[in-house]
Amino acid sequence: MGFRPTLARSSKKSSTQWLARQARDPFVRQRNVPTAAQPKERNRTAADFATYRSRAAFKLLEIEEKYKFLAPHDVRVVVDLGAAPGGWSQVAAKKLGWVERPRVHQARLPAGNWSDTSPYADWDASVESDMRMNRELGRGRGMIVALDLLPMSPIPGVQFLQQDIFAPETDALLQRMIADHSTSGKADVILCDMAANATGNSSRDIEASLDICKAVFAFSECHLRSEASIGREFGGVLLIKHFVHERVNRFRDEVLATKFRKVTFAKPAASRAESKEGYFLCRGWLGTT
Ligand SMILES: C[S@@+](CC[C@H](N)C(=O)[O-])C[C@H]1O[C@@H](n2cnc3c(N)ncnc32)[C@H](O)[C@@H]1O
Repeated sequence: MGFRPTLARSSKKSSTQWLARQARDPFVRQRNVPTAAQPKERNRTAADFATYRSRAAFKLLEIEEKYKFLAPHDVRVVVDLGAAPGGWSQVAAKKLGWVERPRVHQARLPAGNWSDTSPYADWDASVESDMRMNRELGRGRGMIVALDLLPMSPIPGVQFLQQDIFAPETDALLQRMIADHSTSGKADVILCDMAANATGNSSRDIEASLDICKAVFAFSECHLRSEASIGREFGGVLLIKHFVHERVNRFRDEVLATKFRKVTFAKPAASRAESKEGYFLCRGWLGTT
C-alpha cells in the first residue's frame, strides 16, 4: 500500500516529522509504491532502489564509487560487520562479481549450545557444501563474510554468522570463515555499519559507538591484510561507522591515523543530514609492529 500523507496530520510532532521524512525518502517510496512513477536519487535508478535491501546500501555505494576500494581484483575477502538486513553485503558481493539468483547458499552455525561441545562439526559440513555450491555457480571472486546479531536471509557470495561481535567466541569463528577463503588468512576489506540501539542519552550513545569502534579496530588488527603480511603494495581497508563527536575524533587521531596510511571522513548524501553518523574510510593498514 502506498504512503498516505494525511496520516501525518493526526500525529504528534515527532511522528509527523518521521512520516514526512519517510514520504521524501526515495528508498521508502520505492518500497511502498512499487508500480508508481519511479523516483531518482541523484543518478540512482528505480532498479537500484528495488535491488537493495536497505537504504544503507546507497551509503556504501556512494563511498565506494568515490574511493573504489572494493574494485581492485586482489580484493577477495570482505568482512561485513553489522550486516543485516544485507544491503552492504549485496553491494560488496556485486562488486566481487556475484550475481543474485534464486539459487543461494548460506553457512549457518547450528543454533543452541553449539559452543559447549563440538561447535565446528556441523559448521564444517555447511562450509564445505557452501564452497561446493560456489564452485558450481562459478560466479564472483572471493567471499563476503557477514555478521549480525539479527538473522539475515541468504545472498549469493555471502557467508553469514549470526553472532554478537562482543561474544568471546566470535573472533575465532570469523577467523575460520576468513581462512576458508583467503590463502593469507587475512581479510582485504573490513566494513562496519554496526550501530547499537540509540538510547537518546548522547553520552551513552557516544560510549556505545566508541566501544564498537574499539572492538572493530581490535578485530582489524588481527585479521586485516597488511602490506608486509601479504606482500602487496597497499594494506587493507577498514570502513567504519561512528557517531560524530570529539571523543571519536580523538580515537581517529590517536589510533586509526597511526595505523593506516590515510583516514578520510565520509558523510554520504544517502546518510540523513540530521543523523550524527559518519564514516571513517581507513586505507592502507600498516600492520602491527
Ligand atoms: C544500520 S544496521 C546495518 C545495515 C546494513 N549495513 C545494511 O546495509 O543492510 C546495523 C546493524 O548492526 C547490528 N549490530 C548492532 N550491534 C551488534 C553487535 N554487538 N553484534 C553484531 N551486530 C550488531 C544490528 O543488529 C543491525 O542489524
